[in-house]
Amino acid sequence: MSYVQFPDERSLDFVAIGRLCIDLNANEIHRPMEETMTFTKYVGGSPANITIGMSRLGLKTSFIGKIADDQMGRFIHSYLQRNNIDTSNVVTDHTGAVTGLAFTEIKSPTDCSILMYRDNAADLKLTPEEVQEELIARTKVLLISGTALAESPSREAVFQALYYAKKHGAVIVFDLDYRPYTWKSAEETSAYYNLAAEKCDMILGTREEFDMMERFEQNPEHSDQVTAAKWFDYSAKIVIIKHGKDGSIAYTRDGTGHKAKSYPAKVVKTFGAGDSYAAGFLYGVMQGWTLEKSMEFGSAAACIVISSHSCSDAMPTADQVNDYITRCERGEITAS
Ligand SMILES: Nc1ncnc2c1ncn2[C@@H]1O[C@H](COP(=O)(O)OP(=O)(O)O)[C@@H](O)[C@H]1O
Ligand SMILES: O=C(O)C[C@@H](O)[C@H](O)C(=O)COP(=O)(O)O
Repeated sequence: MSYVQFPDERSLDFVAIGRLCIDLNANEIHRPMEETMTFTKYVGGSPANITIGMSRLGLKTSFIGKIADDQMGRFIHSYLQRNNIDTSNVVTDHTGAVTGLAFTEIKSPTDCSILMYRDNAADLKLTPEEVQEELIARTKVLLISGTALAESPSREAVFQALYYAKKHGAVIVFDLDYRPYTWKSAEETSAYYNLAAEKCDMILGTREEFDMMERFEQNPEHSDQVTAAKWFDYSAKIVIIKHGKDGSIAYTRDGTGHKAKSYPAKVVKTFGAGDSYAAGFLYGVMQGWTLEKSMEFGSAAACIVISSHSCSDAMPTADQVNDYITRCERGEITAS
């Protein structure tokens, strides 16, 4: 059964709008950041990672974003192009804004954190006028990510993109991607998240991210079902609540909760799970697979990324995901 109808006859499968950044992942793992001396540079930013994932899976992708006019910005631009991602709506900032940096600390496979440098970040300077309607008119899916709502003018750029996506019938996906340090107050955060979520066909987030939107008022029990039900009064057809290594649950409008198994992984670090899960899941749904099969594919993609050092570079191809699932089924992979 298909819960979401994708428009056909579009030249692009997937467009994301938002953050293009740099991840600097600790080389010396199992130690705190204070004692980490060297880092490896990768393209990062949650929506960028998801787009790279979709491209590796063989979909036609494009990105709407803003990069700094510096070496890091040029590195990001050329990485996207090498990964077959259309960059015609990746705009260069000329105000002196800089590339956002995410330093990662890998203390243990379960204790990881991210230190973000995001003052005057170029990605938040994207303006509504810079969003190309023609590009959104050509895509089956538009993905927005919550961090781009944190500041103007990027906030208005996202709402402009949402308007175009609605106008042209693209399926809209919201990855909540909540990064507290980007926001000024709980009230502001919740207000903009809720305003955007009303317009989206699929919403993906962790339990903690939905708690932030609900501000504990509407759902004191933190019930996934209550969380999902609210959005079916608006545009949502699928709401997914992610629970780390305990897997995820997808609710559909008929009130059914779809669960899928997650796979074991030899975890190097926890971050990147959500981005690879999103890419794998959306790929599956776009192939017309069941929600369960799509979720399993997303879970296996997540395992591959959390078993690797990077997020973007480690995004798997479909063959790699299928091979991982086969190896798990044969008992060749066990949890760390
Ligand atoms: N330690 C783990 N082992 C196996 N799978 C995991 C693990 N952590 C996450 N996953 C998979 O990745 C998905 C998304 O992870 P989660 O941590 O909930 O998202 P986020 O990275 O956005 O916080 C989970 O639903 C699960 O399928
Ligand atoms: O999103 C960022 O700016 C940083 C990412 O590139 C980073 O690696 C990460 O945190 C991935 O997020 P997750 O998939 O939600 O764990």
